Amino acid sequence: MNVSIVQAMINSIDKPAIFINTDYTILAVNEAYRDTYETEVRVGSSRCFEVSHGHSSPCDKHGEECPIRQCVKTERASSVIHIHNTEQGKTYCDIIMRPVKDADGITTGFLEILDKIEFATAESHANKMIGASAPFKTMLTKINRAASSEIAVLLHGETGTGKELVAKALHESSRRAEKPFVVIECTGLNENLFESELFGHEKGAFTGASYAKKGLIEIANGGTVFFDEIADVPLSMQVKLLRLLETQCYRTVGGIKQRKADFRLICASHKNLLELVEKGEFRKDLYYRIAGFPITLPSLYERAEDIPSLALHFLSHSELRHKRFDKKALDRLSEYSFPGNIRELKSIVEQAALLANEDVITIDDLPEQVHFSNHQDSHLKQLVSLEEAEEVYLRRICETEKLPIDELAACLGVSTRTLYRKFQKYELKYE
Ligand SMILES: Nc1ncnc2c1ncn2[C@@H]1O[C@H](COP(=O)(O)OP(=O)(O)OP(=O)(O)O)[C@@H](O)[C@H]1O
Repeated sequence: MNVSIVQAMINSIDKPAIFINTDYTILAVNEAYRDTYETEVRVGSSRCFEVSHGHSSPCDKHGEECPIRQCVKTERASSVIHIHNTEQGKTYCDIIMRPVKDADGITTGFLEILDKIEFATAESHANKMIGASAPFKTMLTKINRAASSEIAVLLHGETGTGKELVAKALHESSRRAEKPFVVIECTGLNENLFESELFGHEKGAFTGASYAKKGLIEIANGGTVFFDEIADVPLSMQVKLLRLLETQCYRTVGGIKQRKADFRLICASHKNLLELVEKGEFRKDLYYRIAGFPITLPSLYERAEDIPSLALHFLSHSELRHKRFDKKALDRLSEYSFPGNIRELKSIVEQAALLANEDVITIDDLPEQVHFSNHQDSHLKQLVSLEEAEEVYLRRICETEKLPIDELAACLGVSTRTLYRKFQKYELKYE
């Protein structure tokens, strides 16, 4: 193998890159790679895991997946998310590893290219996404790949899972980062308001339009538009939105001139849009236009392993950052199901820190819902009267459900009046 040609190839890659032989030894390295790590790279003797992790043996001996092993197994390129020791501390890296073969088809080495992920971290850091669990890493890979493209991204996840944070991360890692990031909250916008908010209006366009107003699409020019709760866009407006997305053109309310729109589209929904399409409540054509690259955000329950680090992160960024959790309190938090996801965890941490009389936050300082949830689960594991079970069930509904009361009553198979009576009986409040 001609090493100087390999080195020239590596130099031409604009991301950190190395060429390694089958024994993990680095045979060629570019400047971007050298600049990434504190550890000096000695061509011909440094091994990749020594530089990136400070390990003395391959990553799979330390509980991480080794992309080289995967390449050898499949004879194809592989990718993995690793945490590397870089100049900026522990940093997430999206690694692509490609086997390089000689004329006889024998693998002689591997090309490794990395992408540093600036918007996430496994350690506490303001304004970054925190996590280290497998579902979190899977989501990171998708966000990182989508960020470098112009594809329309659809974020799906329960309330409080971080959809807006992910949308911002996508924008800030894209080529549009220097331009505006505009959020359009679709819930509660009626048809007229939606159109004038989105497209702007001319002076005198309707009663009360005493001055011309720029629309959000114009304000976002060159940047990203984030449609939050896209499922709530009225059906009649969906067709106008589709036209805007297809033609990239629009008119202000009361205006005649066609205007050109230039924005990257990100949408989010906690509802399952495909189900709404089935029911005829969301246009199929609009769905396929906005769901170019769907990303599902895991609930906190699915990534319970991240609860302690998130709790410590929120505590260290709160007013009471000098306080600390005792182990039992952290364990109890990890057992709780968090229907409100990360937003609920943040609020629970802040409440517990305030409630703690001492500098150590104990189990007794955790708010009621955390105790109740555990008590409730153990309660239902024993034999209890149907009346008691009903009370426990209705209490949980009051904490987690958001359906209008008549829809809820229909789901439970009782009349709205009966449901009200039951809430009264158990002194429950449904809001
Ligand atoms: N991975 C994370 N690391 C740290 N903080 C996070 C993470 N994900 C979300 N948060 C925080 O959790 C809170 C809720 O996040 P966000 O508002 O983005 O959720 P959402 O899914 O958009 O909620 P909703 O559907 O109710 O609008 C915010 O304070 C956000 O900063």
